[in-house]
Amino acid sequence: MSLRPPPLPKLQRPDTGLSGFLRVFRYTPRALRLVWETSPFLLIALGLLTLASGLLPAAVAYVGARIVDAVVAAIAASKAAGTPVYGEVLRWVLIEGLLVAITAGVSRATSLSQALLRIQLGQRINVMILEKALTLELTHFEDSELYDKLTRARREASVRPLSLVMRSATLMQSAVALLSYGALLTQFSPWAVAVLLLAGVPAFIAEAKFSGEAFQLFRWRSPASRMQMYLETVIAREDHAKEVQLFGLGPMLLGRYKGIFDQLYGEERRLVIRRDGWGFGLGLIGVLAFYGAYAWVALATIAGRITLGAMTLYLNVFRNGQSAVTSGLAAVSGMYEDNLYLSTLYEYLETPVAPAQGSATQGPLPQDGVRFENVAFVYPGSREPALQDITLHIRPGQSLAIVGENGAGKTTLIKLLTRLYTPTQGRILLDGLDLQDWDPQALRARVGVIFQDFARYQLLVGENIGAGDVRHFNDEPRWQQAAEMGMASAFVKGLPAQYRTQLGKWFRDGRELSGGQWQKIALSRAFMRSGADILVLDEPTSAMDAGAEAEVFTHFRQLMQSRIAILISHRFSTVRMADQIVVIDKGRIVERGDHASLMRENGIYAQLFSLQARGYQ
Ligand SMILES: Nc1ncnc2c1ncn2[C@@H]1O[C@H](COP(=O)(O)OP(=O)(O)OP(=O)(O)O)[C@@H](O)[C@H]1O
Repeated sequence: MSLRPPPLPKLQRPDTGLSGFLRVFRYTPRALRLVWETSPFLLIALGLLTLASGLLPAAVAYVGARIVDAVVAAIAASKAAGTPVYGEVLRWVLIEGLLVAITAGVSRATSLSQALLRIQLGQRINVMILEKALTLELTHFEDSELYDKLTRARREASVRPLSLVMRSATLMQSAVALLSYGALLTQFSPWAVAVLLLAGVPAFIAEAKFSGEAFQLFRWRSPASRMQMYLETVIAREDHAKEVQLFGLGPMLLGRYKGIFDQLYGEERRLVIRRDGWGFGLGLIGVLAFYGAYAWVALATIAGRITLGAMTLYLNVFRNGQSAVTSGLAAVSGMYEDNLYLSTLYEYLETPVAPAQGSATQGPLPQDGVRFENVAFVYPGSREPALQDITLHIRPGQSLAIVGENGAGKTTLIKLLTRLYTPTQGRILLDGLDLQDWDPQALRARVGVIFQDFARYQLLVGENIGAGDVRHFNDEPRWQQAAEMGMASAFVKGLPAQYRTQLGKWFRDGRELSGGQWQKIALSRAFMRSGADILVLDEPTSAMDAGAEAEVFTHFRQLMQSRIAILISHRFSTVRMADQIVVIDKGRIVERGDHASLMRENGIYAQLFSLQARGYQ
């Protein structure tokens, strides 16, 4: 038994050139627009607060210097007067106290606005991601790359626009602070300003480089992380718990989960060590610059070029200026990182979807029914056709049964008829009009379908039935009618809250149904489409007992008088009732006719029928 997950592909190193670096910033305007559209008020408030928090520290430093100078002057004045003279000291202390209180208020207001914006923006981006998911086709959902994008976007990208705004704000704040510090420091020496700015650059370059690598790592590990998420689901969710326990799969699955971690950890560790190692080394340049400036300012004070107050001011300004440079440059490299992650969101949101579909709500030959003309279909990524040379005609009032081995192509045929996929060759017509030209809504209203892997929604019983026709999702009388036809009403009446009983175990008081009961719910769901004139049932009764099945088909036949009924079944007792039966083998129709003619033909159908009939004797 292998606990090791399959090996991962090699990690690609990112392109670290300047043009690559700058190109990454292309998402910034879009993200800022998104934030603006989410809440202009909060964004403006953040802008103003940022400006204020950029200016306040320099003001505090300036007032601090005035206090020192005022104290020195007051000491001299007191000595001369022989009595304490306080001069302007207390006034400056009061002003500094006020400024510090305002700084605290501004910082609170900033984090408050950020928190509110983060909540609103998170919701907005999640809705955008889900809205896009609603426009995707079935093929997209079967594409693992799309899943990767979707997972990455949901995991990371939803917090990035706000982070981008916050970092832009930090950048702005640092720039304003630097300007004000710079203005103060040039009075000492413009060279000091140059030292201040240059000392932060090496650390910045390293940080940007490592952000790129971290993103590449995130992308690279995303299929493996998705597998980990999947394993978490399998190990810790009720629908898998039964098999996981009985087959003793737990340790194997957990082993795999750990194995993936081991594979990922090596690369993560390498990056973190390099990132922090370089960060420390290059950070030392900043320390060196500060103490160089310290010595310089101290010597200038001793030489009497500047006052003691000015010395504290310049040292303060230099120290704060350094942290402004560091945080400004960190904001730029953070913005770079945010943009990288945003690329996953926009890549996902820009997934191309099929161009606008048809708009017809009626066909030219209303009594023509359904026609398949030379239809072939190959699943994306597959080489073998799942269906080929399919030619069929079903008129209103007729029933068609499709039989064939597992994997023969029966369900695929239904997926094409319901336009979940488009034929790779040939065409399908309804009322004489190609399905592609039909308005998707009008087409869906015409077809009621229930697949063998129907969804089991953890919603109310009635809603599970109502899902069959969203216009009547909450319509209890319609649920009841549909449940009568789908044979569900008898057992639903026995449930604690009848149609309002919660199904599934994820929610309070949720009830679980048996396989056959679920199938009755699904069947009722198909009967919700009372306006549909094509009803397709893909193995609808496989889990039902024989009595229920016979009754379902009596209902079905009564209902179908002038409609088209298409049925996939492995039970020949049901199949034999159909007007037309087609046998599909390896994607092709190999026999067709009614029960009697197919029996006379003595081919596959006759053999399978006799085999099953013998089983019942
Ligand atoms: N989404 C898919 N992507 C790729 N191949 C698929 C997909 N669904 C089905 N196939 C392949 O297409 C072929 C036909 O599958 P289909 O589901 O139509 O068979 P079926 O006749 O309905 O089988 P069963 O009786 O087991 O339900 C199979 O070989 C299957 O592996």
